[in-house]
Amino acid sequence: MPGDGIGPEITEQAVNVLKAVVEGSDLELSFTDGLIGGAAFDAEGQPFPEITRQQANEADAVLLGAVGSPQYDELDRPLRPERGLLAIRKELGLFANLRPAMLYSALADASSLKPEVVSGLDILIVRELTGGVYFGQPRGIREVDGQREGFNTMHYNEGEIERIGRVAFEAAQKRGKRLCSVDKANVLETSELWREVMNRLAAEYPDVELSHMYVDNAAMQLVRAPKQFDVIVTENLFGDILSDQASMLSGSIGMLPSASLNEKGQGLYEPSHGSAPDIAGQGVANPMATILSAAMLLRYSFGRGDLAERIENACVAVLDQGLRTPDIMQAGMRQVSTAEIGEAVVNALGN
Ligand SMILES: NC(=O)C1=CN([C@@H]2O[C@H](COP(=O)(O)OP(=O)(O)OC[C@H]3O[C@@H](n4cnc5c(N)ncnc54)[C@H](O)[C@@H]3O)[C@@H](O)[C@H]2O)C=CC1
Ligand SMILES: CC(C)CC(=O)C(=O)O
Ligand SMILES: [Mg+2]
Repeated sequence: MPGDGIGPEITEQAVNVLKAVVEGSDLELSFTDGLIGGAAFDAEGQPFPEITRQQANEADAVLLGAVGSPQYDELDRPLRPERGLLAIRKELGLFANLRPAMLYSALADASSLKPEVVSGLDILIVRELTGGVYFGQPRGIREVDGQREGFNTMHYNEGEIERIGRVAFEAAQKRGKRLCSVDKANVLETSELWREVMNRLAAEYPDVELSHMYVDNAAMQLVRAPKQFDVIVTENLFGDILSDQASMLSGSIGMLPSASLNEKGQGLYEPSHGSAPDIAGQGVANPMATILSAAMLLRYSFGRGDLAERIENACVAVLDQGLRTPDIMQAGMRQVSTAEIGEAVVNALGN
């Protein structure tokens, strides 16, 4: 589902990489194109049409570009591209959003932080994706005391917190065994409950060291000393913001992939960034985040960590060759297009 803006350019490269890596392997993938976001609104009058809903439910995995474009900003909210993205996440129950942020050594100087602060960085943000203020009812704009008032609702029940907590504890068990739960428990009741549930779960994962941090401090610590973190677990809105922030530790938002998983093993894979209308159609978008999301697709939806690693190694090789899109351009490197990065990754797969 390419979506809008740079979506078609970057998914084209990721699909080429996927096709190349499965060629000659014992995995067969069949691909179907789907409409979502503004592209779906133009064709079907809805950002998440029924046909897309069916395709999503039938697929083992969805690879998505991005949605949104200023031309849709005047539409009624339920028709806007972003609602299509929220709708597919809700439809598939994709509550667990994994956003790994790591700094590849070739990009040590591309990060906006000093190399010693970020070198070797490898953190995982586990973001709750189907609850919180993005979905809470009631919501809207109403008339109160003679003026318009916008309102949104944030709620989380214990079950929602527990299931994302388990994903995060299990991820931490497989990594550095440190989990930081980020909330705003000094102000919000949703966060108070969040912290209580995380503390309760901790007893079941004695090998994981659980800590808590308020989100404002976490935003500061992420740029002060990001390597203090191993796994971060947080709610939808905080995770959205903190993961964009963490992407800059990796050199560019164009480097940050994501996997969104449900309880049945289905997944949706997309870069963490948006549709970048400011650079759409110019062939300059970095496709690495989408290509790395395709690697996550093979790992999580098809159990093929071996093929995922081949893609990840090919991305490292391309960076080591000095090929760069403008967002990660450094002195002495060669600036190339979106398509050239995709082709270089295919060539580096070593089929
Ligand atoms: N998952 C999704 O589909 C998301 C959609 N959006 C939508 O995208 C549209 C634009 O939103 P923005 O706030 O501008 O966020 P954005 O992530 O699209 O862009 C922010 C900045 O990062 C740059 N950028 C993003 N991806 C890049 C890439 N692969 N290579 C190089 N540079 C890249 C853009 O050029 C821009 O300067 C809006 O309609 C928004 O609602 C925003 C975030 C996520
Ligand atoms: C429509 C937004 C919630 C998308 C976004 O910013 C994200 O998921 O990172
Ligand atoms: Mg976001």
